Amino acid sequence: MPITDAALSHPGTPTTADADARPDRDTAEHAAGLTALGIPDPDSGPRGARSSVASLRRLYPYARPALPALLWSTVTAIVATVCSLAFPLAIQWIIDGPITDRDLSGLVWPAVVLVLLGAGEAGLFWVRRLLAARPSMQVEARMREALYAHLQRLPVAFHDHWPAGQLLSRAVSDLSTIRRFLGFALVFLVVNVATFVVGVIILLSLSWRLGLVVAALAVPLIVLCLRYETRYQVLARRSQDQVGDLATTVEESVLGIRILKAFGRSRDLGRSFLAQARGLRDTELTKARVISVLWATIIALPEIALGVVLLLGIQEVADGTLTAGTLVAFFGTAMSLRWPIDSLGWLLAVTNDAAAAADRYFEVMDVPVTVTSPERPVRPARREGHLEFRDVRFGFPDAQDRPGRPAEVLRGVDLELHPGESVAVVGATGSGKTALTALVNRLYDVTGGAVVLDGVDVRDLDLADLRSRVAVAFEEPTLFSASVRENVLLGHPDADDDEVRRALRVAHADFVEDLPWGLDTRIGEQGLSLSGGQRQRLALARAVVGRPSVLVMDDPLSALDIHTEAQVEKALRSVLHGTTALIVAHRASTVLLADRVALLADGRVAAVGTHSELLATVPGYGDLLATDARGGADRTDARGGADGTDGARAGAGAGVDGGRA
Ligand SMILES: Nc1ncnc2c1ncn2[C@@H]1O[C@H](COP(=O)(O)OP(=O)(O)OP(=O)(O)O)[C@@H](O)[C@H]1O
Repeated sequence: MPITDAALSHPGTPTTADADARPDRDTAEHAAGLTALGIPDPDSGPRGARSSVASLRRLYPYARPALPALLWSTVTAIVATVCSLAFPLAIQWIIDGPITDRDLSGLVWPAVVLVLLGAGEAGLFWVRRLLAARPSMQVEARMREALYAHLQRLPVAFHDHWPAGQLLSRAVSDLSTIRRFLGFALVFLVVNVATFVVGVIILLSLSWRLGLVVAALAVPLIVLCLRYETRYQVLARRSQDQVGDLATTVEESVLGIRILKAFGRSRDLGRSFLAQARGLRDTELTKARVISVLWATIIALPEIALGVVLLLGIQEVADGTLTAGTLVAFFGTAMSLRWPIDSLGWLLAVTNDAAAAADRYFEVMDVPVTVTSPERPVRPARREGHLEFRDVRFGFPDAQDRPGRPAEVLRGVDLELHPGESVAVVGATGSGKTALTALVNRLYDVTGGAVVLDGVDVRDLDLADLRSRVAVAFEEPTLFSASVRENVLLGHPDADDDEVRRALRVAHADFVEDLPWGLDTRIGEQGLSLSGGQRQRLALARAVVGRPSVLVMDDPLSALDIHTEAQVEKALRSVLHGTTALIVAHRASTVLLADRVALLADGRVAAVGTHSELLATVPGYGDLLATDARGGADRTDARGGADGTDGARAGAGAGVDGGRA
């Protein structure tokens, strides 16, 4: 069925209603860059209309191992239902036999049969649940694992555009919906249709004329269900997207709780949360209204049919063309068909919910993993950390063709880092320094030119090998809610405690010794139980623990106080000796860690040289650097030489500028 509301599948819209107001032109331009990478544009709505059956068919590869158990579960449920359908026939046997003949001894066998049928039905339902529960849970777990693994492999560009809440709701609530469908709705859809068919055959055999009245019910039921599916599927999709939006808001407000409190904005966010929650409630209420109309009609139809059958049946008994026992059996059987028919509305709702959930799941799973290892990775002849940027061009996927924004952040960067050399990258805010660092270990791939490590294009290297050789420390240190040791070991899982301690020493993270359980101390989510400087130092330890041949640091010391920064720098110098390092720097003190400086401007390397050379030859270079009260002089001394005047100039530059440009 076509999904008509284009905004419904938008995973990133704050509210579904907002999506409707989005200008088309902007949406199309935004989509262009993303689709180039195969990333579905979060603003573009569903990709092609799909019927529920087509959506659910895509679950087959995951559900296949569970199908035998689900099939047995269905067979068990059908046998249980046949037991229940046999009840009225046993009663017919009693009425038309022992009761009509006034033969009480003849009641024994029918009574035994009735007890056996009841016990059999109950036992079989128990077996059915056992058979269905485990495999459907396994399907859910398998799909969740696949989603998680896929999310890990997807390029960073994908994560730039998909809000965490949308991914969370897919991984949790959508997969539970699919499990409920497989373990219950699917089984009962089959069982109920089978029950209806078997029941109608029994009814026709009891009285073909009365049976036809009940069989005719199928026509309005099918028409009703088809009409209802179209509307309900749109609502199901909208509600699931709204759950995702809501999860995003909760996630952001929890992570940003300090900012919200500090600016007194909790109430504002609370209001927007309430608006989203109301939107979800309204959708759920509309869903409930649609279901209630369907359900009421579905319940009314059999009642009307039973009324007609009763009138005709009494007439036939009066005429002597039907026995009383047969009429009772007919009614008993027809009544047994009520639940299979009545439950149809609810089962269809679960089915449509599952179809929408499957669509949402595959929207993510269909995104191609564009940053991958080559089929035949090249093994570099030498592994010394010789890094080159050769005419490197790069544009963020969503920035392509956007009015007012250059498509490319980097427009032909040429830079060479000799083994063991450290180069600081300096440039104005937004000049692409972070983008440049992200290309080395392929967080993004270049859009032109090449990044070459030890003579091999990084795209031709084994990805895991590349990432084990290139370590990164970002300005924003992300730590996980795990122990200090586990956080540091992320940089090199095989490192032993001595190596972890060495890395902590280099990063001057000796505060770890004072934590209650040392290396085993668990740090809070995102390392929030630590200060900013402490988190940066742990992130730095994580970067240096594996003694990488290339170290990429994006302003990794920005949160440190002057004193600690000086100590970390001193320790870092010993690490940088022999390690190729690319260091994004905003401060003169960080620049002085490096052997050379590359000035990034207009998407290119505008100048390369020592700090002193650039200060002397490039106007405005000093203004790009902030410095501290010590000026650069102390550091230049530490580097032992010609930089003495440079530090003073860097300090002067910052003095004019008031800090970072
Ligand atoms: N994920 C992204 N998607 C689209 N555009 C981005 C993304 N990240 C950064 N940009 C844009 O790309 C440009 C370069 O960003 P980048 O972060 O590389 O600059 P930078 O030189 O490191 O800046 P700063 O010194 O402020 O850290 C900026 O205009 C920025 O707005």
